[in-house]
Amino acid sequence: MKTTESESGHPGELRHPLLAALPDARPLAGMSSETLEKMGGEIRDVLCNLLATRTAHFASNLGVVELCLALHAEFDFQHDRLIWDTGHQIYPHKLVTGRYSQFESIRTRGGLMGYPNPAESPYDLFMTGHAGSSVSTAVGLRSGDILTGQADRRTVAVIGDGAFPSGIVFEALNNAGASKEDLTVVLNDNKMSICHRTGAVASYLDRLRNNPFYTGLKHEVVRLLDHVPMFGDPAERLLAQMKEGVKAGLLGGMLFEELDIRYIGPIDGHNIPLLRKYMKLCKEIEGPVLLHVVTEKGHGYKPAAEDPVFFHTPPAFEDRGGTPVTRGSEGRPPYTTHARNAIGEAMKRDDRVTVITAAMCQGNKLEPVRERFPERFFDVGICESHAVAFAAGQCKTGMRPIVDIYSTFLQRSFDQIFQEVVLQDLPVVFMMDRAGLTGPDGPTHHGVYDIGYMRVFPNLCLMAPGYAAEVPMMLDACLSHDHPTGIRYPKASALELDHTPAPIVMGKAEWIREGDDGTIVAYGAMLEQAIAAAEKLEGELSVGVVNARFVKPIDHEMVAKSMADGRFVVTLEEGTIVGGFGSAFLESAADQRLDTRQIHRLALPDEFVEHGDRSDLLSDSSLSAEGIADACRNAASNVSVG
Ligand SMILES: Cc1ncc(C[n+]2csc(CCOP(=O)(O)OP(=O)(O)O)c2C)c(N)n1
Ligand SMILES: CC(=O)[C@@H](O)[C@H](O)COP(=O)(O)O
Ligand SMILES: [Mg+2]
Repeated sequence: MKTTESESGHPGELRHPLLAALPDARPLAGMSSETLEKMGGEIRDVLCNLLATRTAHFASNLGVVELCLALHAEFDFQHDRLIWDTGHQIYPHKLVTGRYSQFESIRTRGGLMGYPNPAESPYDLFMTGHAGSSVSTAVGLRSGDILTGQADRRTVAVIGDGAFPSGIVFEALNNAGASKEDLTVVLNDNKMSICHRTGAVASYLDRLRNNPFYTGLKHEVVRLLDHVPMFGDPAERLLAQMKEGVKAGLLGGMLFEELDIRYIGPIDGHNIPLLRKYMKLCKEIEGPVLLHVVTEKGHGYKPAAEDPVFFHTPPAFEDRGGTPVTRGSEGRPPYTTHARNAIGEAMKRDDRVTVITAAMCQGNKLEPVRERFPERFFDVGICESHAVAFAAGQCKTGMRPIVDIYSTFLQRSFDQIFQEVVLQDLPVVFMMDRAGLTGPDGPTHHGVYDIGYMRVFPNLCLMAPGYAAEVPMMLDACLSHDHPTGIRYPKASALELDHTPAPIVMGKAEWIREGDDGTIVAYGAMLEQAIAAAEKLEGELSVGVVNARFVKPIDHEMVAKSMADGRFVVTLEEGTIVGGFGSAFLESAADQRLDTRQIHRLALPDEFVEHGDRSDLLSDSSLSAEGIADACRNAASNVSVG
């Protein structure tokens, strides 16, 4: 992608002169709408160029170009406070806040993050990637600014309609309305989450979009009502109430007005002068205000506007005369595909089985399941806590719900996993997709804590497939197990092992190969790297490989057997070293009074892993065949010395 150079090799300032000349966002305040609109065209050109080179968030960013320009024209966010909810739509913001020249590095290791990053710019206040928390942090910022004598700093949160139904948002609105402190919440309503939005809030927003205000009829209708003659009799009170009721209905936004949050809108989110006009109004209004803007996801690139689901994070594509042409995806299917197929087969065999996603139907690849079993497919929106408690309720009636939520997003449901599922010992199945390093999304999305945060719970049986064939076998075992269960798997293609799988027995590992000098015990998809490392060591060290399969309960016999005769053990997992599989292995060895000095844990470090290509990030932590082989060599030399 050539932001800093045009295709003909000219410097970026020829291709994007306005962006290239911006030191930061301050000059926008003095720009005319025409100039801002030209800058919007440059931003869209940069976005389209980016997508020729790599997967990135596309439609969401196209949809907020004008909104971003109007915000930075009306507020000085070097002084004022701005939080973009979720943060996947941050690219225009980054382009106008001094990062145009670095932009081609976005989502690559060592380059710009694809989400807000305070380390990059004072314009980015929080590193985010999980939806829904912007209004809360904005309310907190406002509160702190008042307490620290900085009340002149205005606070703005921009939140999408998909993020808006998250429970935490209503916790924040509850607080904001009561506090009566100044705050602007911009609701960016593009009718889309990643997939089409779901839920009653979505229907409410649809009604608001049809509000006369948006169609320009409101003033006339309200004016007419004000001319309705009033009489001095009891009927007057009724009529007055009716009149207010009708106005309130037309005014819309009663959900917010009743919380003492002024509602303005809906307005056209692609009309810069209109946006600036109403942002000025928001600045004048005392107390919290919600500005409802209507945008089009994918605006400005027709294929994306027509298919915002595909273009949410499309694969790299080349635009050939307005037609996007993607490079075919070849190779082994990912674990997610095997999981989706296993879910579909289970639902076909057993009417009790349901599947619940939290607005990630596309990411979980569940579209075929949604079409085939519409009555047993549930997309509850970005409401993970609700998803788990909802599953518990279903389970209580005898259904067998599968909660299909990314490892990192499932963190939001921790208390419901505890109280509504494991404490009740209900047989809910958690399928934790994206468990491990997710690559370009970075630390907000890496699913590296689920081994630790899940295995602390009693009753829960936790497992991870080491190769494709195990996925359906594990799901079937879970659905036959009358207690809570969890299966984790990464955003990676699944190993297709030429091997007859041992039957799944809860708590039992599977030996892949024996070794006289040591054993690599791999939990989950790291099995592939373990086998490659053992093969690499042939002729040098005789190393066995165990497919651990379970972290809870861990196979205590396997622990003892793998350490027998003083052999070294290297444990392997795609998760943090703190409290993970290696810790469970150590605990088992210690409980069996074995010599834990024989054990070497390979895992991700106790630090946040940045964004980048997954295989590069794994190698950085020695979670590659070469790194594992080196760990075995070191372990062997330690054991022989020991
Ligand atoms: C807690 C959480 N759950 C799920 C996601 C995955 N996710 C990222 S963006 C998105 C849709 C957001 O929709 P919206 O807020 O309307 O933004 P838009 O893409 O439409 O601009 C989802 C579900 C997430 N980032 N955080
Ligand atoms: C912003 C967000 O959270 C999602 O768009 C996420 O990036 C999707 O991840 P996958 O591409 O791995 O489904
Ligand atoms: Mg949306």
